[in-house]
Amino acid sequence: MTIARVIVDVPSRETDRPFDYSVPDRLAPWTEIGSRVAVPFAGRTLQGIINGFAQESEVDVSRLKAVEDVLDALPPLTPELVELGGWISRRWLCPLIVALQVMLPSALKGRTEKYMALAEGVSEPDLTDESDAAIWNVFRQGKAVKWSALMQQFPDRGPLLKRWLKEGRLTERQQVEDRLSVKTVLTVFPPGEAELREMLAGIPARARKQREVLEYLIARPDPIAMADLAEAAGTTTSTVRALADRGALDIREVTEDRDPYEGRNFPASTPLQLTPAQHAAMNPIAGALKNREHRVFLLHGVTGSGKTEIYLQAIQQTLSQGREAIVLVPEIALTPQMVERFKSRFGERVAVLHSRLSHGERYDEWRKIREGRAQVAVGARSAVFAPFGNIGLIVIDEEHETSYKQEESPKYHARDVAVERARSHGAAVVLGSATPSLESYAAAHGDLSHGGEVRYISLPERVADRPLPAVHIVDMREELKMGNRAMFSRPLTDALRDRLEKREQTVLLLNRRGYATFVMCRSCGYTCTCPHCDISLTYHRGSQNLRCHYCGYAEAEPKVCPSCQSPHIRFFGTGTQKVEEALAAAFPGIRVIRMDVDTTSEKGSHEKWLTMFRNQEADVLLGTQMVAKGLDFPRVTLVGVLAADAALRLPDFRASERTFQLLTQVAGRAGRHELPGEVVVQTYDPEHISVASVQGHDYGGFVRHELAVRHALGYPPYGRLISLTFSHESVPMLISIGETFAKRMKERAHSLGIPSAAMPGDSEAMDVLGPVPSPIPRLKDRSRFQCMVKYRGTLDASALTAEVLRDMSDAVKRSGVQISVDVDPQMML
Ligand SMILES: Nc1ncnc2c1ncn2[C@@H]1O[C@H](COP(=O)(O)OP(=O)(O)OP(=O)(O)O)[C@@H](O)[C@H]1O
Ligand SMILES: [Zn+2]
Ligand SMILES: [Zn+2]
Repeated sequence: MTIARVIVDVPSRETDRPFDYSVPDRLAPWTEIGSRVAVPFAGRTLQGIINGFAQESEVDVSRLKAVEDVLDALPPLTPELVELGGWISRRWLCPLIVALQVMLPSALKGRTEKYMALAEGVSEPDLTDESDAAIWNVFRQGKAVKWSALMQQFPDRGPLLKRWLKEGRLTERQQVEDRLSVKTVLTVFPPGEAELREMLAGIPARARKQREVLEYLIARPDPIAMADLAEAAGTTTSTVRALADRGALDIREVTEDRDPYEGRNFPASTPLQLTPAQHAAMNPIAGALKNREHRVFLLHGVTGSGKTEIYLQAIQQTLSQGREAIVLVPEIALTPQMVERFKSRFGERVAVLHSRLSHGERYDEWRKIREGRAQVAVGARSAVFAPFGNIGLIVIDEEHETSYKQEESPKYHARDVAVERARSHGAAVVLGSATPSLESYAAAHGDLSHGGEVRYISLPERVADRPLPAVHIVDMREELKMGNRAMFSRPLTDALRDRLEKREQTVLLLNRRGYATFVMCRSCGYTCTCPHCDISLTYHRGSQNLRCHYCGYAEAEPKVCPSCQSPHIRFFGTGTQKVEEALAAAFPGIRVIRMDVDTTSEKGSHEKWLTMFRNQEADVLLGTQMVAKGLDFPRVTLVGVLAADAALRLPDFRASERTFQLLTQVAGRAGRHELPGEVVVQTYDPEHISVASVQGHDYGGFVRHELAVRHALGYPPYGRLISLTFSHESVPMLISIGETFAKRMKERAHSLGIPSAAMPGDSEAMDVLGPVPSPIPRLKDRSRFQCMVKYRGTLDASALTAEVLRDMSDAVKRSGVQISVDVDPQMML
């Protein structure tokens, strides 16, 4: 007997192991490692993934339950991906099912549907009222009825149905169903011409419409969608059906891909002649591909240095070897412009995966990959799981981007996953960036605490000798001293006016969405905060209320200060809307496109704004982070940054790095083509290394300074972190669990002989900080404390953490404390 080991869809620590099921003979041909199955579990039918097979089970074979169904003809996961799931669950401490689920397109995250039907041979019950009779009638038709549909139709009849179930009048059955199925089209398959003519002869002249359909098919004997055929023959689908009923035509359901780019054509592009610098950069990558070696490259190229062309040519080479390629780009940079560059080079072979597609569209793109119809996957973070079987190359563009780390479980980093997958495929990885993360930079310079060998490739200049833009730093304190209280400094105002006259374009970046959009009392300093989360409430102009971005709490804008009754309470600081108004006031007639979370929530709006800007229907593109990345517009010659230092004060050791990266990226949007560019950066902190280094495009200077700081403090890339957040309504409960954790971790380290603080010569050290209140001390009425495991060396602190948590699991369960673990956290908030 074949026994399948199944990981069931219950994301908890207790069920985080395979369960054994027998495989009935009828299903045996369809079950493989990676198959999705429906299995009975704790009285329900659940979805699960086959993780392996066995000949024997620890469970008594007679008590073994059977797999109920196999949900896909082709397993959605390959054995390699199932194994990768195991690696992810160990690396980032999550249940295996969570790691496997993240690899499935959302359309396949099946849910259990309950069906009810009349039991056999039942008699009619006493039907006291009308709606009882109505429900009984539904069942009397003999078919199984979906529970959710029933509840919609008869919302208050739940108890009645339950009684009928108990009385044995109804039976219940569960089934796992996908959120949606593939799109199918009824298609007519005509027989050969001779048969069609024969049929035509047999149809009486008065059935004129049927004759017309046949005549149409004789002229064009290809399969055609039924609706299209009816329309072309000037009739309705019932005529076509009538012919099918006579046995003349074959009508079948054919799956059809929803093409998210339908109606768009991408002009074909051919490889550019590489510049000597690009050529030198390409060489080692081409060598690794040719030899099918697993190698990781860091391609450090300034903005506009032609990194994308290198990706394209490396992909070309990969495809010509019959292998596949994955390209990851940050979600925010996954603009139509970026997609177009890949589509126009590789056409139909490209599948695009990003969150702005509908579930169905994403599923269709995913199927192209799984069924071998696409060889290049371009997408955001989760595209790293593209179900290819023979990967030759994985490119990660803007590798420093924080969006490659998923903030909910599984809290994986796509960069690490890419390297792990590439290792098992013998594939090359290219990490590209103008501002590499300190982790990758250090790894490429042999200065690493984790990760393998990384080869450093540099492209220090822009293509075609185009200069990097000149950067002016403007000290806003000086502006104030000179009597300028406006949002725009004089140099920025002058530069803007100049561009308007020359009909050139400007990109304006407002650092951070909702920067200081809090409400503050100018008399006493009171700020409005969320009563559940201890977070400043954000002012929303549209609805004129204050909202909490964490829990959704909302309240009306106060007219007087709740604390001192002063009327001088008002919303403070600058949001994109305010900048837009200030622009309109300062430059009458100026055409501004504002891009922020509010203006881009609608599907396709992103594309719409960027196309308008490209077509020069606006003078200024104003926005948050999303205007900083990946855009390549020839007429942009000015970039302005308002409030460069806005994020420098966040309690996060990466704040400097993030700021430097953002400023450098946005500066790189200027002067990318014939026209030279200029950048104006407004700041209250011009000496800060993150701001000052942008002026000379001095990545090297910034990195040396920042690495020294990290080294001194033992932060990544020299040390590593695991952060644990404990949450509960009661603070003493939290502290007690947090302290137990810290104490046990320290005991473990001690017994393993690992020192708590690394002396200069020590190769290993581990310390546990906290518990202390989290940067967000309260969220949704739960208090939060955190512990930070800080360590260096090769010790497996994740495994140690997992062990300690396992030992504590009973106590944790009893206390009701929730623990969330983040290995290698990117966000310290
Ligand atoms: N070999 C080449 N010959 C001519 N033009 C090139 C060549 N390589 C790239 N370009 C052009 O140079 C410009 C910048 O290139 P690209 O966008 O690839 O740079 P990048 O390094 O990816 O930039 P960023 O990191 O800022 O997005 C593009 O307009 C591109 O078409
Ligand atoms: Zn006040
Ligand atoms: Zn809140």
